[in-house]
Amino acid sequence: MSEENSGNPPRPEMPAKPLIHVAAGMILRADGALLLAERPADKPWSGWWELPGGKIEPGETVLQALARELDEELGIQITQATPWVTHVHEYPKNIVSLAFCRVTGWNGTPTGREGQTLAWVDPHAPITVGKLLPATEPPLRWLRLPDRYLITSIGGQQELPGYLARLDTALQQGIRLVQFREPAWQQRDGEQAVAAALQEVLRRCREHGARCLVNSAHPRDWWDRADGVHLRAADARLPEVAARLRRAAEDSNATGADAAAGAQAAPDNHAGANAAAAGPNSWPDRLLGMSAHDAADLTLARELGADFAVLGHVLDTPSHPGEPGMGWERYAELAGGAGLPVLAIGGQSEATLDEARRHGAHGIAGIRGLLGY
Ligand SMILES: Nc1nc2c([nH]c(=O)n2[C@H]2C[C@H](O)[C@@H](COP(=O)(O)OP(=O)(O)OP(=O)(O)O)O2)c(=O)[nH]1
Repeated sequence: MSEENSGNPPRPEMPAKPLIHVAAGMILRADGALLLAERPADKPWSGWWELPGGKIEPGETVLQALARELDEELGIQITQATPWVTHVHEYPKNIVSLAFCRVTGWNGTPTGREGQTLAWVDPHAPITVGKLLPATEPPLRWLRLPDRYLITSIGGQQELPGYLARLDTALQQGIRLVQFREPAWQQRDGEQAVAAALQEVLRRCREHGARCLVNSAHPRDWWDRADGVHLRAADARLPEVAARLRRAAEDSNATGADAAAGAQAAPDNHAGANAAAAGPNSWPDRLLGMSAHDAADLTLARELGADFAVLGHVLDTPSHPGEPGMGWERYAELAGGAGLPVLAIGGQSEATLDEARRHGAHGIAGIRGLLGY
């Protein structure tokens, strides 16, 4: 129906909101502390806390802009920084595209050169220094996501004891995110046999404070037994999956799980105008991961409110014989536009983690490489 005959008065033309490109630093000390800054009195949003950074000038790359801003604002010179997630947030008066970068090396001691107060905080604990800018909340949530994601490939009952021993070692060595994925075993021996293995894996993960997602190849009622679900790209397109996630979001809103997850309300006049662009956590008490192979998959992951995507395969891998990997350049291009944390998969191991980060990855995922063989 056109506006003319809809009975509604014609809407005045809304001027397009300006789009601002910003580079901001996740400045991380060796002990894991993160640097936050309070916006000074002479700037818009004064008194709100943010990640140090500022507008990208014409002709600058993100890392060049970040280096200039951190020198101007904090008096430090970056020696090590990698791109991370670019997040778009719509405010009432403008849209900001924030290119967040991990900064892990610098010369000098950060000082508030523009009169701003600085604070080193524990990013894994609730932020108590003050209210965060709305667009700064999603990256803080993402930062808590482990950077190594182990995917199981046990294969059968006979292999289970040996696998569990290797899993114990991996957990002792710091793996904090696991995906239970056994489609071939389930097809061969049935759900019952595999369900017992899931219990064993879950028990070990819980002992070590690690979270375990279940792959969507497994029955839907397992999602709640585990710490969330990892969607295969095809499953992510099923209407019943979207409906299930919607229900989970409604349930957890009803029980106030949003507040428990640390969501911080902005005053009415500053509320994020576009919930989708604010990176909704559609399943706040559980994690939602998704496998992605191209830009369309990544867009879907963002629309579903996934906490992260796994993109690949990047390098050649025995899991995909005869199928060459997409390579780091293509990976960086796709991950750079994803708008959520992306883990690299395919030929990944501790030895490729730095390379993955240089190409915008949040971290790495793998079957063999993360089990140490
Ligand atoms: N640096 C930074 N900016 C953020 C964050 N979150 C967020 O919404 N923003 C918004 C606030 C501003 O609208 C914009 C950054 O612009 P700014 O005014 O700080 O940029 P600038 O330092 O170049 O300032 P100026 O010289 O133009 O005054 O991005 C964040 O975590 N860090």
